[in-house]
Amino acid sequence: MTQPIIKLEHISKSYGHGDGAVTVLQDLSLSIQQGEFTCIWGASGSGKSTLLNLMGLLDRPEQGRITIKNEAVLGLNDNRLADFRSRHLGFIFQSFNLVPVLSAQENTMLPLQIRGEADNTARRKARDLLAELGLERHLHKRPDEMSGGQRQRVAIARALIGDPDIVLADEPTANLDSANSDAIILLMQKLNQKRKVTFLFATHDTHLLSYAARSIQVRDGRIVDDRHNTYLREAS
Ligand SMILES: Nc1ncnc2c1ncn2[C@@H]1O[C@H](COP(=O)(O)OP(=O)(O)OP(=O)(O)O)[C@@H](O)[C@H]1O
Repeated sequence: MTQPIIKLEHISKSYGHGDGAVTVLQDLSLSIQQGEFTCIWGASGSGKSTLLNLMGLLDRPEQGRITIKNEAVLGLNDNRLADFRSRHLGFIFQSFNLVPVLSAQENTMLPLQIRGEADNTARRKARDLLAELGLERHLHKRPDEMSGGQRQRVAIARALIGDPDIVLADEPTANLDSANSDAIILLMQKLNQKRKVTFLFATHDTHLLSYAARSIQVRDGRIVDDRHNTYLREAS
C-alpha cells in the first residue's frame, strides 16, 4: 500500500486545564489514503469536529504525531503551518462562511488573491470553476441573494480554487434540506472522482453514509468502526 496522505498516530486532545480538563480524543490513530472519499460520523459531541480540526491543522493535539503529505506538520512553526495549509488543504463549513459583501465570484477568488495571484487570473479561474459547479448565472450575486445549496456550492468552489490535495468539510449539509444535502454530497463525490482530491466530511446524518466510499464512526473520542462501502450511491 502507498504512503497515506494523512497519518495520525496516537493522538490525544483535551480541552481545559487541571481538574476541569476534558479529554476529547484518546490515543487515536488513523490513516487516509490519497483520493479517498471518507465520512467521519458519530453523535453530537463525539469528537468529529475536533478530529477534523486537527487534520486541518487548525488546532494541535497534546500528544501524538500528524503526518500530511510526508511532512511531520506538528514540527512546523505557525507561519510555515499557515503556508502548508493554504497550499494543500481546503475547508468547507456548515455555515458556509462566505464574506457577505462579496459576490460568488469574489468569494471564490479570495484564496488566490491571498496567495498573491494576479486579479484577472483569479477572476477567470473563479468564473470557470463556478460554471463547472452550475453557478454560471450567479457569479455576481452576494450570498444573501442565493439559496443555501447555491451558497454551499460557492463554498465548495472556494475550497477547491487553490487546487488542494485534501478537502475537509465539517457538517457541510447541516444547514440544508435533504434534497440539497444529497446534491452537495454527490457534487463532492463527483469532484473527488474527477479531480482525485481527497475528501473527508463529518456528519451526524447516517443517511449520508451510503455516499462515502469509507465511513469511520467516532464515539466518545475513539474510532469504533472503520469500513469500506461496497454499495456506493453515486450520481446516475
Ligand atoms: N473549545 C472547546 N472547549 C471545551 N470543550 C470543547 C471545545 N470544543 C469541543 N469541546 C468538547 O469536546 C467534545 C467533542 O466536541 P466536537 O465538537 O469535536 O464533537 P462533534 O462530534 O463534532 O460534535 P457536533 O456534531 O455537535 O459538532 C464535546 O464534548 C465538546 O463539548
